[in-house]
Amino acid sequence: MDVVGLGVPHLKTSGSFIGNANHNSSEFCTRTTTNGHGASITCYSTKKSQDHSTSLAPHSVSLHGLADRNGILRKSHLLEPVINRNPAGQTFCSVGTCTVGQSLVEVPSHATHEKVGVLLLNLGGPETLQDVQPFLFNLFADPDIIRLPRLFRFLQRPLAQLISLLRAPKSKEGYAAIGGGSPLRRITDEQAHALQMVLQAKKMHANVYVGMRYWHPFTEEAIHQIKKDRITKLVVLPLYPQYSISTSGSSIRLLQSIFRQDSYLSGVPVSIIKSWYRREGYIKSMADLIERELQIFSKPEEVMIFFSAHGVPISYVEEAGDPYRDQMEECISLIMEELKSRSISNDYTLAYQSRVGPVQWLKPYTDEVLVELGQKGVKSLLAVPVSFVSEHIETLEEIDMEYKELALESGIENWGRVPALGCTSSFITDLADAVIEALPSAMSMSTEKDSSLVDDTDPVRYAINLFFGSILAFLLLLSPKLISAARNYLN
Ligand SMILES: C=CC1=C(C)c2cc3[nH]c(cc4nc(cc5[nH]c(cc1n2)c(C)c5CCC(=O)O)C(CCC(=O)O)=C4C)c(C)c3C=C
Ligand SMILES: [Fe+2]
Repeated sequence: MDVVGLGVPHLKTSGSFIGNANHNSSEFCTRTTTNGHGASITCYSTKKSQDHSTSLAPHSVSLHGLADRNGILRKSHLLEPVINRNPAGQTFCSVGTCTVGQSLVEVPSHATHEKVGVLLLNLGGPETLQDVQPFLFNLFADPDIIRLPRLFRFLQRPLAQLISLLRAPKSKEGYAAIGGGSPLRRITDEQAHALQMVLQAKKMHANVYVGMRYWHPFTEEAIHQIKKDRITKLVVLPLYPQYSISTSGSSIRLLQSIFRQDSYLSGVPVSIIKSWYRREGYIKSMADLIERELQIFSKPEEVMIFFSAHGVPISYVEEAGDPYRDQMEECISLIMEELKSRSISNDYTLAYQSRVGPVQWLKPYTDEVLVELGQKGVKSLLAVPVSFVSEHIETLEEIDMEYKELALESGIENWGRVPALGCTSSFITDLADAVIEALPSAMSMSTEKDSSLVDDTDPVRYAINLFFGSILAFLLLLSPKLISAARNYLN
C-alpha cells in the first residue's frame, strides 16, 4: 500500500504499514512479508529536509527484524541497521520488496542475526617441492580420482603411495619451473577476501572460508573454523565452473560425510552451488578477457580461439555419468554466443589437457590438436584455459611452456593466452550474486551415514589392509599393463 499521512508521501511498500516503532522519533515500521512465525518488519528513520517535507534521505538507516503474530517488533528481534541503495544510490529499504518513488527495489531477506559462512572449495596445491609427493598421495588416495571397484578399495592407499612416488619427480619439475610451488592457496585466499568485501558492499555480512581437497588449508580445517565461529547458515561454492565427479563432486562428498557425522553441522542449513558456468556474469567476464587478448594480435579476426579444458578419464563421462563434458561444451557455446553478440566471430575449438595414467581421457587431446592446427596452416592462436579460475601449474607450466613450445614448433607463429579470472571484479561480483541467490535455499544435510565411506579409523584393519594391499599392488605392478601404467604416470 501507499504509505501516506506520515510525511513520507512517496514511499510504498508491498506489505502494510503497522505503525511507529518509536513515537518519540521519526521512525516507522512496515510489515513487508509474513511467514509462519510472524511478520517481517522494516523500520525506517526519516529525515526532514529544508523545505520541511520528510523523506527517506540517502543517509537514512533502515532497521529490520521479525515481529510476532501481533505485529509487535521486540527490541531483541531487531536486527542490525541496514542501508540499501538502489542503483542510483538513493533508495532505502530493507527486508522484502519496497517501492520508493516509481521504482521497485528487491532486497535479499538474509536475517543478520544469522552468522552466514561461505565455503570456497578448491583442489589445493603443494607450496614447496617437499609437499609434492604427499600432495600427490592425497590426490591419488581419493576414490573419486582413482576409481577402483569396491572390492579393490583396500588397495587405494597403497596404490596412491606407489603412484605418488612414481609421479613425484615429474610433478616436481613442473612446480620447480613455476617458482617451486603452486600459487593456488595465495590466489584462492585473495578471491575469498575479495568475495567477502563484495558481499559486505552488498550488505551481506559473511565469513568466507577456503577448504582445499588435497592440501592446506584442508576442507577439514575450514570446517573446524566454521564450527568454532558458530556459523548458522552456509553457502558452499566450489571454484570449478563446471561440475565433475573428480573435482566438485569429490569435495562435496567429503563435505557431506563430515556434516552427517557431526551433530552441530548436521543441523546447519547448507546451500551448495554445484556448478555455475551458465551465469551471465561468468560468461561475460570470460568474454571480456578473450576480447581484450584478441586485441593484442595484429589481425584479431584471424586468431583461432583455442579453449583448453582439464581432461577427465572418458569412463567418468561414459560410464559414471559425469556431466563434465556436456557442461564444458555448453559453456564454450555460451562464451562464443556472447562474443558473437559483440561482433566477434572467430573460429574456435575445444580440446582437453593434462591427462595422467594409462586410460583413455576426454578427446581431442590438446597437444594433438595443436600439432594438427599447425599443420593445417593456422598461424595465430589464443589459448583459453576454461575449467579453472586461478592460475596454476597447468596454465603456468603446461600451457605457457609446453604447449606454447609445441605450437610454435608446429607452425603456429603468433601465440597468446587468456589469463585465469582470478580476482577480476566482474567475476567476483557475479560470485557474490550467486552466493546471495543461493542462501535462501539452504537446507540441513541429512544425518544418515554414507555407506560408501570406507572406515579407516580401525588401526588394526588399516595395518592389515596396508600390508596385504602393498603386496598385491606390487604384484599387480609386475603385470605388463600396470608397468605401462606406471610409465605413463612417470611421463
Ligand atoms: C577442472 C579441473 C580439474 C579436473 C577435472 C581434474 C581432474 C583430474 N586431475 C588429475 C590428476 C592431477 N591433477 C593435478 C593438478 C591439478 N588438477 C587441477 C584441476 C583438475 N583436475 C588443478 C587446478 C591442478 C593443479 C594444482 C596446482 O598445484 O597448481 C595433478 C598434479 C600436477 C601434476 O603432476 O600434473 C595431478 C596428478 C586426475 C587423475 C583427474 C581426474 C580423474
Ligand atoms: Fe587435475
